[in-house]
Amino acid sequence: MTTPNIAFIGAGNMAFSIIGGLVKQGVDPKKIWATNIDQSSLDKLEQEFQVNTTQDNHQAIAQADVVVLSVKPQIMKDVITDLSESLKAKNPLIISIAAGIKAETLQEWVGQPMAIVRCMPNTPALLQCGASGLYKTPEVSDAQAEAAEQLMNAVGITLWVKDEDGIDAVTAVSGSGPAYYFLFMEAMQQAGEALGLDSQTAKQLTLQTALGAAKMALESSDEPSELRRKVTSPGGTTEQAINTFQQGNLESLVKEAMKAASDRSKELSKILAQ
Ligand SMILES: NC(=O)C1=CN([C@@H]2O[C@H](COP(=O)(O)OP(=O)(O)OC[C@H]3O[C@@H](n4cnc5c(N)ncnc54)[C@H](OP(=O)(O)O)[C@@H]3O)[C@@H](O)[C@H]2O)C=CC1
Ligand SMILES: O=C(O)[C@@H]1CCC=N1
Repeated sequence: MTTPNIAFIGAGNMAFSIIGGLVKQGVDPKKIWATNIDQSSLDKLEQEFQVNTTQDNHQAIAQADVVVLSVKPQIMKDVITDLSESLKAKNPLIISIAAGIKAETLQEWVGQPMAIVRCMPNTPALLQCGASGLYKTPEVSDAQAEAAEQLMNAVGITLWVKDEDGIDAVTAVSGSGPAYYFLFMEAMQQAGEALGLDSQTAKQLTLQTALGAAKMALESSDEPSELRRKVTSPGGTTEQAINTFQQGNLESLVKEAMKAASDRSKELSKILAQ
């Protein structure tokens, strides 16, 4: 792809994953600027990925065609208010990866309508295995939308949502999703140990099983429910485990958990808009 100059404002965990994914994908690191208030985070980024770094957000924006806002939602207002003049002067495409901040709110903080793409990525972007949901404001041109899509496609799959509310759902599914699978892996490893396996054996078997199951679900023409059926011999061992999960209402617990994530995204939108 023709890479625009990209500035990541607040290069922490998520930006690190996207930057790492982009560089591993062959994007010229000199096209990337990363900022942070913490110099040691910037040193790490520079060492690992040879990107440009600065503690000065204004300096990074002055170079940028695309500005990725990647600070925590709770400090976004202060950061944008401080950057308002630089953003208006440069008028870049803004990609906000913050959970729960509406595009309209971001525009209010900048002080004028801007081309904004809201993106909800996830940390597997580091391995080019990310999954991102995108939403664009009417100010975003076709070329800018394509640039945002290409950028995130370099680190995984991207899907557009038509309504901004869709981003709350994406946050609950794929933004927060890696943590659900990690929790399940932790639980399986602990259960394997409780059944007598040593820690390393329980871990390796758990992780390889997660990888194998994900690859099968992605590559097979069968639905996950059918793949599950094929593992579950009538009267066998899997059936006992699945029955136990269902008696514990796993499905409704998952629904409840993901609704809580989506509700929190909506709640943040209201709290942070003030
Ligand atoms: N982590 C994830 O899996 C995902 C996160 N997101 C979103 O990504 C955003 C970032 O999350 P995450 O990476 O986890 O958070 P982090 O706290 O790891 O990253 C934010 C970074 O910004 C730095 N920072 C704080 N103030 C400023 C400032 N004024 N200028 C420049 N940098 C600053 C922070 O430094 P310090 O720590 O010293 O304050 C921190 O290193 C959030 O809005 C979140 O909603 C979206 C999808 C997934
Ligand atoms: O937990 C959070 O708020 C962020 C957004 C999605 C993943 N991490």
